[in-house]
Amino acid sequence: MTVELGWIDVRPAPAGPPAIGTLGPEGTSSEQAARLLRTRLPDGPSIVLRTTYEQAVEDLKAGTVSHVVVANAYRDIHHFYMADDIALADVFVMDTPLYGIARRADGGPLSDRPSVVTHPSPRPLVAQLLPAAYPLPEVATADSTSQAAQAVAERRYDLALTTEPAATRHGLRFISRLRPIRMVWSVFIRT
Ligand SMILES: O=C(O)C(=O)Cc1ccccc1
Repeated sequence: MTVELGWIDVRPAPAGPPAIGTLGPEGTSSEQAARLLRTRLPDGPSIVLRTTYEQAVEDLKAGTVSHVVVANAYRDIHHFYMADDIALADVFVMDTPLYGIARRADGGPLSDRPSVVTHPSPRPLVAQLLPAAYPLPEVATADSTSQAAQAVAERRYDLALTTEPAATRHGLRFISRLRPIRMVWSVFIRT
């Protein structure tokens, strides 16, 4: 369930048909944020899911999307705030889908020292959510929470920190408790 907690418009939407870019593939928190932004824009804009936020911002600069949604917990968001050819248009607060640590539903017994993969931003949740029975692992990184789920489905890692939609999509089962991340989301437009 998407929980929308507040919205600040700091710039009017640009003229022309809107399209929203963000981090994909399907199942990311960013996709849910883009879906929420879509409800605020006219004409039922399309959502373009890219491998990185940087690629989505390149699309914005090239004019193939009109808006890009970025999680404020993204470490490299400062580049987008500092760029002089794009600008902040809106800020909203939305809880992400539920996050947890998931394994392949059809896998055999889990190793005593399972490998874990995550997007870098929610990485602190690995130590918070990993059941105490497992030692703190070395953590590999993926381009998104959905990519992390896919990497586990493809047997490249044992466990993914991922969202409920991504786990469902990739046939994973949670072994931890689940929690949302209360997040500020930034919406950028071209200037
Ligand atoms: O949108 C996602 O699902 C991501 O992988 C990026 C992310 C996740 C959690 C916090 C910040 C960014």
